[in-house]
Amino acid sequence: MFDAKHIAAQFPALQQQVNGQRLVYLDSAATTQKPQCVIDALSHYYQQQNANVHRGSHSLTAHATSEFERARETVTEFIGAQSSKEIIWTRGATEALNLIAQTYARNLLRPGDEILVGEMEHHANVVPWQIVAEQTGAKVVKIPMTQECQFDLASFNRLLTDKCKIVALAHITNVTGTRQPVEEVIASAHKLGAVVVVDGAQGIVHEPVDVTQLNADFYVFSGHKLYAPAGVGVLYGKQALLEAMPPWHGGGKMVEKVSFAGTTFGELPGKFEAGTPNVAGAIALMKAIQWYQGLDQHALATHIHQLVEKTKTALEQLDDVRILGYQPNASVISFVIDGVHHQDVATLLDQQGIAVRAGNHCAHPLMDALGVTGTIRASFAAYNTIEDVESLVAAVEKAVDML
Ligand SMILES: Cc1ncc(COP(=O)(O)O)c(CN[C@@H](CS)C(=O)O)c1O
Repeated sequence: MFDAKHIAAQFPALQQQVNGQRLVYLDSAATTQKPQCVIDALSHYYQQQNANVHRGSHSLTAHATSEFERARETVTEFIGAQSSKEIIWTRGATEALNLIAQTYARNLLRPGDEILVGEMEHHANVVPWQIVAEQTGAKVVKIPMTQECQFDLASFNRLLTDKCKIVALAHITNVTGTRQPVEEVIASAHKLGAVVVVDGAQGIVHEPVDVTQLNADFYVFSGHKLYAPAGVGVLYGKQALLEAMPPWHGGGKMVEKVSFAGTTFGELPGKFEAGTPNVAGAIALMKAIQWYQGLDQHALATHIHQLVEKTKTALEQLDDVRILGYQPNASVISFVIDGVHHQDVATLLDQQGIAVRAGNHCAHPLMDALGVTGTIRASFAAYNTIEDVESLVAAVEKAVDML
């Protein structure tokens, strides 16, 4: 039995009222709330440890640098990377995906090459590939989804030819929570010499990740979806790929020697970390990972899946409510109320203290495929309870009656 109420009590943001009602936070796929221990790690850093890292010659900077690199080691172990050199700090998944597109892909792609991208992808895993395709004369090819909002593996294998150099897909998608077949995609792509970029923004927080076992070439995620602050994220890349890539941004730390006659670049991971990094964010992400690893992962997953299942069963009883792309064992559920704009529903829910997301969820192609302009999405995390489900369903029922 997963004690979500005990978990929720660790989250200061969840103790507040919104519009005079208990906050029911069901938007964790957008960003999770933060446990007190993570908040404390941030404030402790700025109260006691703050210094720039890898620069300077005093005790504070030495300590801050060792904590910063300990955070990198923590991420290395958390995702099963072979070396901490394969862990690049970014602002988040979006920046990591753009970094890969503008270094690995831009350096590799030639006219006529193809980048295969899933139809359900978040814009962060579509637009960077469109930009680099425009820059290089390559082509982005859509991998269609099935009617059941699953990754269409048969179509993928048909589209996969030796023209394909890169495949980009989410581990878990953000609108329907579809767990995509990354293992099969990686095996097929590698047979043709293509690399696979896995967008782990949702996956990292809903199942154990072992990038070595997965054999992913790149895996990206954001700290803020993993109970850590916004502004810190991770790009994992196989060391051989990262070594061969040109740098992303120029500046301090990423160089070996700068002269106007020419500049040589630093080693991994610094080559991709120009400028002063988000030291506090990295240290807080370390704390978030340590906190998260303290949870019973099986019990947590079972708990979240039960909450989503109960939500589905209850919403299905309501007139005009249509659930879209439901996936067993997902952490999110998306639905519409026929004849009512999704934003109006979210506003009514908000007036009852219930925080969900409405709109296209940065997934226009998926909305087009579903034939809607947007959905209402409820997304669940470790702190959500059955009472949250009951509050959501009662509020949706009220919205159906009112609108
Ligand atoms: C699958 C997937 N891929 C990339 C991103 C971007 O993450 P950033 O931390 O913003 O860089 C997200 C973020 N999805 C949020 C905000 S749009 C959502 O409400 O669904 C995502 O879900």
